[in-house]
Amino acid sequence: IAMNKMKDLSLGETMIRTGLREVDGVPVTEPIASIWDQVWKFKAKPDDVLIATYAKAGTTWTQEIVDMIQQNGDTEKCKRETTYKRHPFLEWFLAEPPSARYSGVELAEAMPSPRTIKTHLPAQLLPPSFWEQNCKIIYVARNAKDNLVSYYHFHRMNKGLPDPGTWEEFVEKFMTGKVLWGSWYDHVKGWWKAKDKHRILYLFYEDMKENPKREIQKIAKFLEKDLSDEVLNKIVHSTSFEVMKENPMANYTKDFEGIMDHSISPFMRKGTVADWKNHFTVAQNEKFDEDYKKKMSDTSLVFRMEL
Ligand SMILES: Nc1ncnc2c1ncn2[C@@H]1O[C@H](COP(=O)(O)O)[C@@H](OP(=O)(O)O)[C@H]1O
Ligand SMILES: O=[N+]([O-])c1ccc(OS(=O)(=O)O)cc1
Repeated sequence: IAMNKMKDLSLGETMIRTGLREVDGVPVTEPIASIWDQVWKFKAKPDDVLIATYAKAGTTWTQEIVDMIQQNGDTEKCKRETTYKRHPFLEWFLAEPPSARYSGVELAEAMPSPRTIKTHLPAQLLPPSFWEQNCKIIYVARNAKDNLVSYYHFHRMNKGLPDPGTWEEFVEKFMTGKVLWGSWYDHVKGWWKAKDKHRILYLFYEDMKENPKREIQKIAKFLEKDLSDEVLNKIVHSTSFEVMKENPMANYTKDFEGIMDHSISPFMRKGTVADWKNHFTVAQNEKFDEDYKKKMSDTSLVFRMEL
């Protein structure tokens, strides 16, 4: 596979970008496709908590909130490790470099319970053991346009992902679902449906921005944690965009060195709602809206594109 052709581990520029391969019609990276059997057979435990999102919907933010709740607002405990190491990323696998050699499955298996696990898999590709064990699942969704903008910049700075091409090309790929983890539309709708049958707390990035305290309380209640107002306020503060951007244990500057280039676009980029207005042309926006209406006509899901 392409990733194995990387020559010099210290020089990011020499890293060859991965291509995509489909698993049951959903594009994933070549390394992920190569270990798919392992992912599918993953054995979840009843006390696992799963944070599921389409990539760039607010995963890292939610991970920090969940960890802060679990640690009763102890910021020092939350700095015990980076986001990536605190919460195994279920399906993730990079064949190289050695710093990221372990697959998410291996990291999860090595971790003592209770575990909090992260995934970007669409509901139909979630390993069946999560449903069988009735694990608590927190799903976070973000409006399509902001999610797309964030994903585009993330592809530019992250050499572990395919080359995004131009902005125009990436918009087209996003609309047709020809991107890593597949169609955003199918992802948010699939998890929305799954919520009727399973223990899923379905949240929205826009609600979290509008009133973080309210949404953090929802998560705490779902996790059956009673928090004092003082602890809650502390969590609101330490999980704000401004504080997380400066937190090396939460801003991805300590992992994926040589893979992520924050000088191209920082992981903690803007953290706002409606940045899409700075990216879409009027024509692009019209085309996107028309297509969006069709793709979202068969769901009761409603997103806010601005606050
Ligand atoms: N505490 C926080 N508050 C608001 N947005 C946050 C945040 N932490 C991260 N983000 C934003 O969430 C997106 C990353 O999502 P993920 O963690 O799923 O990869 C980025 O969006 P932008 O690129 O729009 O800035 C990032 O800036
Ligand atoms: O390629 N990575 O290193 C990588 C990919 C996705 C990712 O998850 S996300 O939530 O930031 O999209 C984190 C790291």
